[in-house]
Amino acid sequence: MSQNRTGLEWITLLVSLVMLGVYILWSTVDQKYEVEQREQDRLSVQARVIDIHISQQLSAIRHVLTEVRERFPIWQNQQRGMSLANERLSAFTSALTGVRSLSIVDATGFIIASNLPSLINHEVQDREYFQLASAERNPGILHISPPFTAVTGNWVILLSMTVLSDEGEFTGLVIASLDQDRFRASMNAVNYADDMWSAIAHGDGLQFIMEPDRAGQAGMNLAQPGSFFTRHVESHNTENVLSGKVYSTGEHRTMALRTIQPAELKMDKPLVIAVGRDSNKIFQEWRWETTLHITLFAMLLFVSVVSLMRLQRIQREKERNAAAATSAINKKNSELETLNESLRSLALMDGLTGIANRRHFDDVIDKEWRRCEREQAPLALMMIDIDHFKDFNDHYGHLRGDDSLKLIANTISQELSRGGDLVARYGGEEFVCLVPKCDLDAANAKAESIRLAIAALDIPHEHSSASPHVTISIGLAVEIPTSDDAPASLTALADKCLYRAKQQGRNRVCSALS
Ligand SMILES: Nc1nc2c(ncn2[C@@H]2O[C@H](COP(=O)(O)OP(=O)(O)OP(=O)(O)O)[C@@H](O)[C@H]2O)c(=O)[nH]1
Repeated sequence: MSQNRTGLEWITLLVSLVMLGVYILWSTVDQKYEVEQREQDRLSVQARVIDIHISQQLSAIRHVLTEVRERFPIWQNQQRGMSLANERLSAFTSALTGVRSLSIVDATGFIIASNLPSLINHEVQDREYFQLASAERNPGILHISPPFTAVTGNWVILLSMTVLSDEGEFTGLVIASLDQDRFRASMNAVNYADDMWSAIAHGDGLQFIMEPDRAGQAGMNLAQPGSFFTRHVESHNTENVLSGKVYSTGEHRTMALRTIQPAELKMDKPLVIAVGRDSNKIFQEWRWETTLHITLFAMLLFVSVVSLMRLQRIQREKERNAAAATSAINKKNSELETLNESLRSLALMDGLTGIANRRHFDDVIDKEWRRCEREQAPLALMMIDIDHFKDFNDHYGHLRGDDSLKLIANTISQELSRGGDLVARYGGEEFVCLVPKCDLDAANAKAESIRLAIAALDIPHEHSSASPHVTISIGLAVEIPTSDDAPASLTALADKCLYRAKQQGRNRVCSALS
């Protein structure tokens, strides 16, 4: 497998995984933002619901306090006026949700009428709300007191309005205490999750209620540096959604805070409501999904890397096997080629002497004929015959005859070792030599040299009439080939010359030029 392809596969996998990773990261961040946004919207809505509910209650209370204030002088001038007042106050209290007590305080600070008989004649002169109202003497203001423990033992916020005489003298207060339990019910209704709580604080920072209730929360001063309350108040926004650590509980929460102070109620202090959830719980599901996505991605990463490594290993193995098979085939082909080559040369070789055979000679003479014809060069042909070889065989035996044939063939070959020369066994004890580009004189010299070389072998031949050792006769023909002629004419001429050499006593060269 090529390095390029392996690299490309890894790059493709890597790019795909990076793209998938980026997508998962992006969608995870996007989901977190969505969860956060959705939760903030829900908390905001819940805070608004509480705001509407409390504002309606405060409006109703203000309306009743105004009504009581207007009737106060009438009741004062009536016989049994205060009894009538008590009855009316009881009736109003029953009609109002969220009010525990309705009372009238005279200019000296004594409660002179109330829906709760236990409060009548109770002195409130020392209370901050009384002192404030008697000092300010502003009948339009709805005073909202910080929460405190009332004489009834209840933790209350007091709403009060100043009563002035026609002459503008301070004649008392009409007061209403808020019923914590009634508020709790409406706050509880907006809590939609187990980890959720909502709270109401006075505008100065004292906590009035937390729902669900927790020990130590009521009365805690929230106006601390960096607290949700302080951040909200300092922002001067009616509504905020904030995240962070809650001062009063130490929890990490997301909170919607809202200031309740409708302009038409002319409240001297606002109420601040807070609705919040545990931040960890908000993102619990998102965290689970993120963990799942990361786990799945890690598994995918592992599986794809391992799979690609395995795939590439299998591919490499396949390619190695294919290469080995190809190499084996190539080796076999080469062996076959060598075999064919040796078969081809065997087919063109004489089995006994190892030189070219008649068939090879026939092929070569045709080619050399045409070549010399093209080049107009002389082509020399020698026909060589061992003298009285029959007698040699008869006397020395056929095996010695074979040995002599081999030795003579080898000697002739050594004499004609030029590139284009060819020595072939023509048949029996006859040899032919083809010598291209060789004129008659040179060819004669060559033939004579061959004859002498054979004689020099000094192979004994007692029964030869020509010599006491083995000799040869050579018929030499030389011709510049033409298209009118054929190789056979050269062969025939050489044969004639050989015949002549034999006739003339053997052991000689006879030649002719065509
Ligand atoms: N040992 C051996 N002898 C061979 C072979 N081929 C041919 N001969 C012999 O060569 C001899 C040729 O004899 P002839 O054609 O009568 O000619 P010669 O005896 O050489 O007489 P001249 O050619 O007239 O000198 C025969 O006896 C063949 O048997 C061979 O392969 N081995």
